[in-house]
Amino acid sequence: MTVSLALLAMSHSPLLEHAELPGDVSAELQAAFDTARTFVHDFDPDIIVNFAPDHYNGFFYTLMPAFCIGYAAESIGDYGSQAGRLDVPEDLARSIAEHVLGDGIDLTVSLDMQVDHGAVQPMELMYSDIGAKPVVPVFINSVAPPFTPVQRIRLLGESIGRYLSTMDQKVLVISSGGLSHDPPVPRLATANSEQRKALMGTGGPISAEARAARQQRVIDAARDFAAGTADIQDLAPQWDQDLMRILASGDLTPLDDFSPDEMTRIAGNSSHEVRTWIAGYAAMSAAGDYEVEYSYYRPIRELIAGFGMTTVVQR
Ligand SMILES: O=C(O)CCC(=O)/C=C/C=C(\O)C(=O)O
Ligand SMILES: [Fe+2]
Repeated sequence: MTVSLALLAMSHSPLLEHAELPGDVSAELQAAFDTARTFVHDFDPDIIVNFAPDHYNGFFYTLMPAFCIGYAAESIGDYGSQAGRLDVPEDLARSIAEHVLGDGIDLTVSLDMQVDHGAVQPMELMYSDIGAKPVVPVFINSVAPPFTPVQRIRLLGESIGRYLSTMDQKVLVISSGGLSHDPPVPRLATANSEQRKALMGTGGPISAEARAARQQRVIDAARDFAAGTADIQDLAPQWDQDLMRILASGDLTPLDDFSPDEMTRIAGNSSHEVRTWIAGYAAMSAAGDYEVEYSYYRPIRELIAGFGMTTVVQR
């Protein structure tokens, strides 16, 4: 059987539609999106497997799994992202879950996963519609410590990749997140009592006003970060590019030594979103040799992001 797997790994940013980028940077970024779009449409997948984090919109500290597969999912529509149900093939999601658990990886499942911009932004950029293709959503905790060791993410990705290799369909893996960045997402370690409730998901449904205020805080932080006055951690372009080199090398085992504390220290509290890239590349590695066909990187302060994008094919 011919394995037909491809990967699009890309940063996301809630600020894409809310920040003004210098003209040349904006043009370069749009060209990168165009390249990715051409790649995705030329590949024309039957199914998408989407590795993504969540930003306390679907997963909370009442019960925070390291990773979770959705048998059904709904986008909540934050930051102007498209709201609504994803077209999740339940039988396939269940079958992947059973395979991964059989491999000894303690994947959790959700029969009604709530996802945010972090999950749907690549789909929207590629297809202008989150329902355009059947998608199996895989949440990877990337903002809520404590984090499972990076090695577990590699093993999760490899297990899913082994399953996908047995399918007689074209599968596009999407990894959404990263790279170095430290946007103002509330943290348990520094939360006041109200924020603590929000992180636990016990504060009741969030009002439109509270949602707008929460988003405005991030938009203001990005403006200040670009102006050099924000009190958030700087981007780490060297770390980002070293990571992208390891991912492209085909040998992901050096990543097993990455410690979450070191990642936070060097690359910021949201740098753990690179777990989605690690899972995606690991899935590719399980299906055989791969090569990075296209690679883009630029630290973009207006987006509070070491912004990266790669397209990856089987060799
Ligand atoms: O204010 C909150 O609770 C959430 C803030 C938020 O959603 C920030 C998201 C940032 C990213 O997704 C990112 O830069 O990767
Ligand atoms: Fe994010």
